Amino acid sequence: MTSSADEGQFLNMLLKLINAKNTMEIGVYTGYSLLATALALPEDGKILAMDINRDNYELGLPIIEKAGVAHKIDFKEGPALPVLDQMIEDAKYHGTFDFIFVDADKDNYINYHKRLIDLVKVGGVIGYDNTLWNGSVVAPPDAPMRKYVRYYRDFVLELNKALAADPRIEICMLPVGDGITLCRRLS
Ligand SMILES: C[S@@+](CC[C@H](N)C(=O)[O-])C[C@H]1O[C@@H](n2cnc3c(N)ncnc32)[C@H](O)[C@@H]1O
Repeated sequence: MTSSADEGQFLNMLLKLINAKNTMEIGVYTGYSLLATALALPEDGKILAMDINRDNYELGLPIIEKAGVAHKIDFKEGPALPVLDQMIEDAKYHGTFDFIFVDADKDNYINYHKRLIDLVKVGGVIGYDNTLWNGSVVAPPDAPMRKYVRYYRDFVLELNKALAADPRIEICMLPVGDGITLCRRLS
């Protein structure tokens, strides 16, 4: 479930290039992309990290601690959507995130986008992971696919179409890892 090494390296470089300081990650698992993010942020950088499973986060936590970057992480256990809903209700969070990485339940990406677009700052970036979804997004519908790939394929296709048509962002879809779509907020 972890992101690939090239994606970790890419995220790390991207965050440095955009001078990211205040970030969010939805979908932590054992913390590979979280570590890549934490290493890229300045000493006073912050990551709001959310996952429904704390055990997996704690499995990787000793490595994050060894790297000396655990103090940048605020981990919240539970589904991300209610947390986003709370933040949306409080204007102080609007337009405050430099970077948001989404790597969780694909069937909720559209719901995340509806909220994240207000939380990311103008000029900030949202990265949606797995937008190539094992290459299935360009495969004919009747091509053989694993069951879970077929199940989420329509959600990823719907997201890709919605992002391409969203006038509030400009996008760049990179074939890094399983595909990552970067969305830069325009207005
Ligand atoms: C692909 S893994 C994340 C991998 C991680 N970003 C990395 O690079 O190592 C997806 C994670 O999303 C989490 N997840 C699934 N549904 C979620 C939800 N509704 N809210 C928050 N996290 C969720 C899962 O528990 C799982 O750990």
